[in-house]
Order: sequence, then structure tokens, then C-alpha cells
Amino acid sequence: MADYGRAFALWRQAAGADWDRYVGHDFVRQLAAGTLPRDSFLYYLRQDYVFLLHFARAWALVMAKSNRLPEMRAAAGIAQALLEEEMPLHVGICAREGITSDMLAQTPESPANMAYTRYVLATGQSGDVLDLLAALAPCVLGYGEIGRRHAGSGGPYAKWTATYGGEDYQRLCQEVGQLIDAALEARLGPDWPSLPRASSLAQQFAQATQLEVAFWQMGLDRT
Ligand SMILES: Cc1ncc(C[n+]2csc(CCO)c2C)c(N)n1
Repeated sequence: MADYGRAFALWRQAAGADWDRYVGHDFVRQLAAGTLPRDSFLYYLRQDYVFLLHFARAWALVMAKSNRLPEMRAAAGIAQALLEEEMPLHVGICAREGITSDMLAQTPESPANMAYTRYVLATGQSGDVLDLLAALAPCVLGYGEIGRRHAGSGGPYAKWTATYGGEDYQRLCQEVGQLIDAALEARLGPDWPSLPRASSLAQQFAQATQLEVAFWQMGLDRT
């Protein structure tokens, strides 16, 4: 298991079978094996472009809600990287398949996509920075775990697994894990796992994990 910190280890365990359904989803297995239909991958990528737009907003909301400079810097950096690096990566792959950036921008949002992004944004609006980080963690760290598991896979999607299994992304996951642990300790103290609040945070992590499962299924079914 990937070591992305204490909160992740606790939340991941609490999410139980849902976590395994997320990181071991058929979409991921077929992606790693190279057998995923190209249309499913492209459907996923088009939805993911819209997804990333909302996730950049969510990280900007982390920055807006935070009163700690290291968190503000990290959140602003992730929002910036999403807009300037990850989204253009999707644009590049889609362009080679004849999907223009105009077409990408006009992608009608699927229900699973909408449910996930609005869940995270609403959790962030009504809650505090810890609620928001708990809802954001499965996205960042789940892809880290998937990347590590499948790094070195060949086939048409080798670049995808290499990106998330690669050193840079793994370092980001370590940093985000440390950021979450420090955020929790600064606000709730080192014994935070024994507080009543711990269960609602684990619940938010588990909810976002279920929405990741639905997102993979959307890609597979192209719905
Ligand atoms: C459905 C879905 N879930 C997770 C990711 C991965 N991801 C989303 S934002 C980000 C950077 C840091 O937040 C990463 C790695 C994705 N692309 N699509």
C-alpha cells in the first residue's frame, strides 16, 4: 500500500470495499492491460476535462478557506497546475483524435461527473478546509495508488499509467498527504482520530471514493 500519510491510511481503511472498487475498477484494469476501448478512454477524457475545471475551483476554495500560508501556497499551486498542465494534457491527447478544444469546452456534463464535482464544491462551501481536503483526497491519492500499481504497463495507455506512477506525481501525493496530516493536527490536535469529527471526515472521503467508482463506470458505459 502506498504511504501517503496517517489520515489517508485511516480514511482508506474506513472506506473499505469502496476503495478497492475505485482503485481496482474494470476501467483501470482494462486501461492497464491496454484493452480499454478507445471510445471509452476518449469519453472519459472529455468528461475529465470538465471535471478538472471544477477541481481547479475546489483547490482555489481550499486556498480561500485556509488561514495557513503553506496550505494556501500548495492549494494555489495545485489549482495552477490543473489549469496549465493537466488540462492542456487532455487537450493534446484529444486534439490528436480530432477533438478540438472548442468541442472539449462544449462537452455536455454526464450525471456522474456533475454529482462528483458538485458534491466536492458543496462540501467545501458548507464545511471548512478539513471537509474539503477529505473530499479531495481520494482523487489525488487514488490516482497515485493506481499509478504505482500499474507503473510500467505497456500498450496504448502506457503514458497515462507512467504519468501517475512516475516520480513527480508520486512526490505530489506524498506532499498532499503531509499537507492533510498537518492541516488536521494544526486545527484538531495530534489526537484528532479519537474525536467525533474524525468520523464525518472519513465519511466525506468514503463518499468521494464512491463518486470516483461511478466516474470510472461512466467511462466504461459512456453514459
Ligand atoms: C475523476 C478524476 N479523479 C481524479 C483525477 C486525478 N486528478 C484530478 S485533480 C489532480 C491533481 C491534483 O488535484 C489529479 C491527479 C482525475 N483526473 N479525474
